[in-house]
Amino acid sequence: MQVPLIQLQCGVNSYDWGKIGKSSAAAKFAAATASSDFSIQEEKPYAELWMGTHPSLPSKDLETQGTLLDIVQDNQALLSKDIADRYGNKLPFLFKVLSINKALSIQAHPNKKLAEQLHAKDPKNYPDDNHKPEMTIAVTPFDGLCGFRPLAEISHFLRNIPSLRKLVGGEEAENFESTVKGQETSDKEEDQIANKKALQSAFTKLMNAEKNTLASATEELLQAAKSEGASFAGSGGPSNDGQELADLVIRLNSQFPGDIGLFVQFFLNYVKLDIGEAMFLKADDIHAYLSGDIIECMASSDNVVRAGFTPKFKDVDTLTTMLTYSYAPISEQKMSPVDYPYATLDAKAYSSNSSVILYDPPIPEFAVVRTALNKSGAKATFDPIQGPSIVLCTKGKGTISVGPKKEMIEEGYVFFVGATAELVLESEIDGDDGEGFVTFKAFCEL
Ligand SMILES: NNC(=O)[C@@H](O)[C@H](O)[C@H](O)COP(=O)(O)O
Ligand SMILES: [Zn+2]
Repeated sequence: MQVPLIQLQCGVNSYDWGKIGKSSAAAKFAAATASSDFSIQEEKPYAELWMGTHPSLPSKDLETQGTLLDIVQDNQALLSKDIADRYGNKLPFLFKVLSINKALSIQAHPNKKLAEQLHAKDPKNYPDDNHKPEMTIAVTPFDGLCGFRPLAEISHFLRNIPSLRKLVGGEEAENFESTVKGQETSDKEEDQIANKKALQSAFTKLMNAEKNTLASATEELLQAAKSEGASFAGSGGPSNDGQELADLVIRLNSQFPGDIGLFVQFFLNYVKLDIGEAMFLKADDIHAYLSGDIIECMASSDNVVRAGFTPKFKDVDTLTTMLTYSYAPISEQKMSPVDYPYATLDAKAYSSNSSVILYDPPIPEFAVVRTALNKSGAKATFDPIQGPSIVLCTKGKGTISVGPKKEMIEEGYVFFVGATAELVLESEIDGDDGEGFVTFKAFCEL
């Protein structure tokens, strides 16, 4: 049987929001093993490197040019029987690198039930019948809008940003404020139901703002952002950094002039992730990523319901009705990675402060391990798992071995590792600025 270690050639797409030319990590990684007819065009945006079996951009065996999908369908043992039985003969996850130059759409991904309905009704815009919970790990500093803010923050902005209040409507804003007042953080079910109903009503009103009203409200908002600086949006407010919010309004307006998204940010948490920090988004959680290079892993689906910050198909009614309207502080969006207990570091790895970190979201389809080996010869040996993995190198170089097969791996290289393989990663370089040879491994095991 073939040694379950296959080097992949992965495709990159060019959504508008991608970083341009060689500044895109997704483009650079794709170019590392692309065929000769691919070259990075200086003026072109490159958004997402896809690694996996999803048919919209299938990864290939670099050597044979066969698709990974065909390979695992012909050899179920590479997935493990349990996983093939549960998810069909394909990878349960889709692994990506995103290089974000400007805002992604204001979006949410439908849960399984809604995904099946949308796919049946409109397969062109909803290509999958699967949910798409996703996790994001920052490779460079990242910022984004994720999940509804704590309700007191939304009330604060409705009181202190006249243009926002105008779009939501005085009566609607009144209803929201009076409903949530005093029970913003109540854990009583009836309070939370009332809060979510009021939030959905106010947010839906905002998302359906009339065109002319939006145009004049945008003028007023920009005026305030430019003139009020640090006291913008009501000083002493939740973000207590009016200047940061004002800058964000100006930045987003330069990308999507007059877009409703400019006002959505006062309903959503503004999240910043440092390198190595991560967050998890359940199905139906609203978000809009704004900038940075990230590793993204998700259940295998390409279903996106969009409502702003995009030239693509928007489906506002579906978005405003599908959301969970759960609200929480940013801290609850972030994940707390832990040391991965099923890998052994050798002495060189230990002495060079190497690490193997696990990002494990509360869903069965995937988890991701980040390995940093910071000295030449440092080694990490992974216990065999009953499931498939995809390994990407984002920095430096080393070797990747499964049993007798040993391959070179360097920045941009991607490998598929089959079930039950004993994987060994070894660095070929010292870590100059702290980290030497960095890889991310997405995997699924039941
Ligand atoms: N949050 N990130 C994602 O869901 C990515 O995996 C999606 O592929 C992008 O959101 C798609 O972006 P567009 O809305 O199509 O411009
Ligand atoms: Zn998303």
